[in-house]
Amino acid sequence: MSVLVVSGTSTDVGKTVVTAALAATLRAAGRSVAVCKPAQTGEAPGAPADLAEIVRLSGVTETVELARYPEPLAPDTAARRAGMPMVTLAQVVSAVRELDAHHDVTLVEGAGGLLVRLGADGFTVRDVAAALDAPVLVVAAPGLGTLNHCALTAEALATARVKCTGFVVGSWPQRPDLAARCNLHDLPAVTGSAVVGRVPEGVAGPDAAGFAAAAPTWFDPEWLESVMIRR
Ligand SMILES: Nc1ncnc2c1ncn2[C@@H]1O[C@H](COP(=O)(O)OP(=O)(O)OP(=O)(O)O)[C@@H](O)[C@H]1O
Ligand SMILES: C[C@H](N)[C@H](N)CCCCCC(=O)O
Ligand SMILES: [Mg+2]
Repeated sequence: MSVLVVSGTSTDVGKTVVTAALAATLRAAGRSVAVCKPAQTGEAPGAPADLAEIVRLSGVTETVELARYPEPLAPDTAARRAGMPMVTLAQVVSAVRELDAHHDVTLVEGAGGLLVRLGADGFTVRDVAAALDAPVLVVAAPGLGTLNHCALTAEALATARVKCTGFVVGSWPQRPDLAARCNLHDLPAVTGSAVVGRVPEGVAGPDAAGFAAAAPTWFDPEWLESVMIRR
């Protein structure tokens, strides 16, 4: 029974793809996995969104989405503009605890970066991690600019005394440029946490079976072990 919050340095960095890769990896290791997306924006009711992509790529069967707002905005902004109720921190904590009670690992994917407001009273995915005493995995872009984004995210986690379990590059280029190659070396010093995975670019296509089969090779095995044995 363990909860891992998957956040990122921003939107579109590959949180959903990394969550799917991790779910596939844990399932291949015989663990039961659930995934919660507290608030989904930018999709119409019933349309396939992040959880559907995770199901497609990983084969996970247990997923929970607590709120959905059609405009592609931060959840609290989208809720306000749509005149729809905002999800609350208590609802998220309760839903994740329920999943955690019945699964080996529960993954929680935020929306956008760490401090994006998910709902009522401006709570963020950092608050979710703090309330659940869960570590945060940070998904990051590979190239120029990511050192600063990762350092800011690490600092925001440390300020709230939330554990950063590591960084994963969401889409690692086939031909990494100079900045991407240097970033791999510099990220641990800049953030105080290790780079614990790299998902190669282009892998989230139609071949879901190929994705799931290759996923375990994208993460550091020792780090994976720590995820599987926590609690
Ligand atoms: N390693 C990868 N291989 C193939 N496609 C990728 C990879 N990483 C990201 N993408 C693509 O980039 C886009 C953004 O990725 P993703 O949806 O995972 O971002 P996100 O961080 O989850 O964004 P959001 O904040 O909206 O949840 C998607 O179209 C996704 O398929
Ligand atoms: C719609 C998009 N794909 C995300 N789910 C929402 C990202 C909100 C980002 C807000 C911000 O940081 O400015
Ligand atoms: Mg996503």
